Amino acid sequence: MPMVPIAKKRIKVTASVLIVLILLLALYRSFLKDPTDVNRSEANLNKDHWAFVHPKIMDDGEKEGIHQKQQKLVNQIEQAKAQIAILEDRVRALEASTPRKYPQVKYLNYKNRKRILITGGAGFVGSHLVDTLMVQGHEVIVVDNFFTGRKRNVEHWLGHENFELIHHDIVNPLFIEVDEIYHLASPASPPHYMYNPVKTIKTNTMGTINMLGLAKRVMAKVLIASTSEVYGDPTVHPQPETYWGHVNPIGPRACYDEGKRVSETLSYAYAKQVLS
Ligand SMILES: O=C(O)[C@H]1O[C@H](OP(=O)(O)OP(=O)(O)OC[C@H]2O[C@@H](n3ccc(=O)[nH]c3=O)[C@H](O)[C@@H]2O)[C@H](O)[C@@H](O)[C@@H]1O
Repeated sequence: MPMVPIAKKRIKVTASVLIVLILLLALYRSFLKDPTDVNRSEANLNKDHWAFVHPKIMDDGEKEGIHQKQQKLVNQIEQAKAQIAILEDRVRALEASTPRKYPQVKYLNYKNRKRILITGGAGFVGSHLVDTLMVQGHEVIVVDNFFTGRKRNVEHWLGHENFELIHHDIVNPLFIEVDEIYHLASPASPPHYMYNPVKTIKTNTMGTINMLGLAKRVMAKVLIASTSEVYGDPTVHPQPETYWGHVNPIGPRACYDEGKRVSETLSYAYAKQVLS
């Protein structure tokens, strides 16, 4: 029967066309699907995140809930900050009460122990003098305006019963009781003393007068630090004490040179008047 294969063939073709049509229809429907369906299902998984990305869809209740959560977090942070501040205070108090390790100092009895003032004691020369006198067992008071000196130069003595650090500018008077004074406060290098020449002159004149006045009042021994720059541009090398120098009172370095010269002159004048 020749008709049978032809009918079978038609059925096969029709079935194939139908399958292709069904596939095409399925594909078409998947394209038409609402893309927010996916987001909605994600939103159900993580509602907060969804609300954050799409705030418009939040109702008032949800907004209120989020606001309350934020407020709670802010309160917790504030409480944590307050607790940290309390803990910091406790750490500071503990540090202050814990005995520190200091370099070994000699014990001096009342008769031999001196109260010594060092101006400029946070500087290079001054801080080494502080170490020497502390180790010898004296009471040391450092006065410094920290223009060039640094606290860290003497920090290893901070808190020691024989040591005191005073932030003070010696152009202003100072009233304390001491046995000896080492007056070193002065800018010492050209960029520092030329930075403010008038202040350099004040430190070496008014500052020295204040220290000599204090020494006179409490009958303290005093040492004044001078400099080889008092000889100016010397023509004699090395300079003996008898040499008077070759100086320029109006040159760029005069604020320091002349300041120190006045300092020396003042020392001699005080010594002559007070000790005679
Ligand atoms: O002969 C020198 O060359 C100098 O040696 C030292 O100076 P030095 O230790 O080398 O210099 P710094 O380390 O700068 O010390 C000077 C100290 O004086 C202090 N200072 C300076 C200026 C001032 O107005 N007040 C004051 O207390 C500074 O802060 C610093 O601690 C002496 O301290 C100076 O007086 C001296 O002129």
